[in-house]
Amino acid sequence: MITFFLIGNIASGKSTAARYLERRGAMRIDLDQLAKDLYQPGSAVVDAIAEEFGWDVLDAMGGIDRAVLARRAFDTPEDAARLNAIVHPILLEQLGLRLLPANCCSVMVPEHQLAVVEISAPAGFTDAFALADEVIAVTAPLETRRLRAVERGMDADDFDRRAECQPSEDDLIAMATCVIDNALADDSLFRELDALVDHYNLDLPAAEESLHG
Ligand SMILES: CC(C)(COP(=O)(O)OP(=O)(O)OC[C@H]1O[C@@H](n2cnc3c(N)ncnc32)[C@H](O)[C@@H]1O)[C@@H](O)C(=O)NCCC(=O)NCCS
Ligand SMILES: Nc1ncnc2c1ncn2[C@@H]1O[C@H](COP(=O)(O)OP(=O)(O)OP(=O)(O)O)[C@@H](O)[C@H]1O
Repeated sequence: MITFFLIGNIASGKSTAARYLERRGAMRIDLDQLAKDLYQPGSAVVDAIAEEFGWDVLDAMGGIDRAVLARRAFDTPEDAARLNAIVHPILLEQLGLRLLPANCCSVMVPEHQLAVVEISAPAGFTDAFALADEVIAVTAPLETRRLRAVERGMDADDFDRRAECQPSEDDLIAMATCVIDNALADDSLFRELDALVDHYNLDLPAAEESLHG
């Protein structure tokens, strides 16, 4: 199985890229989603977050109120680092648990030829980069990303706070083995992904229509 990690700052197009490869048959892992799945009421991680950020980050059911936590955790990069220190070690372990069996146990008849992992806060996951055949940075200018985020309903201030907690585009590119420029509103993102699939001689079906949805 070939593994692509997709890294990129907020609204760069990671999910669009991952969904496209999923439509071509890839196994998709989204660390944003894995984090949400961790936030079960009464779990140790929820308790640790509440201890760190205040018990009012919990909702009525005892789970995480994501909007409240987002305001606290993306207030400054230092606050984001406090959340990352709690959540990232667990996510790193979960990522290994998902990727290693998929690699080791399906050598004879691989269920998936390709795995794609979306990583929106990559600095905490460099230890796992050895599991990837390619670390692909998806990039677009900050203004383009802000417009796209606002268009899909995100508050511009929320966007700016999160962007402040993320690496510079140069630092992101330095972590990657290849870069896809997703500035243009055309099909170039998908064509570059197709080229990578071809480079690894993966025999995947074509995707249905490639829409940025
Ligand atoms: C604070 C939380 C609850 C807010 O939830 P919300 O539904 O509003 O956002 P969601 O998780 O869907 O993330 C949306 C985007 O915010 C940005 N973002 C999320 N976490 C982080 C982070 N730790 N550092 C910087 N940016 C982040 C990313 O661009 C991400 O794609 C949530 O983001 C969270 O738990 N973050 C910590 C877990 C984490 O680091 N996830 C990313 C793993 S790579
Ligand atoms: N090339 C493109 N042209 C126009 N719109 C695009 C393009 N690529 C992505 N988008 C749109 O931009 C928005 C952000 O894209 P996407 O959700 O894929 O980014 P992301 O990196 O996964 O974001 P996040 O960091 O929030 O997880 C989406 O609404 C998506 O449809």
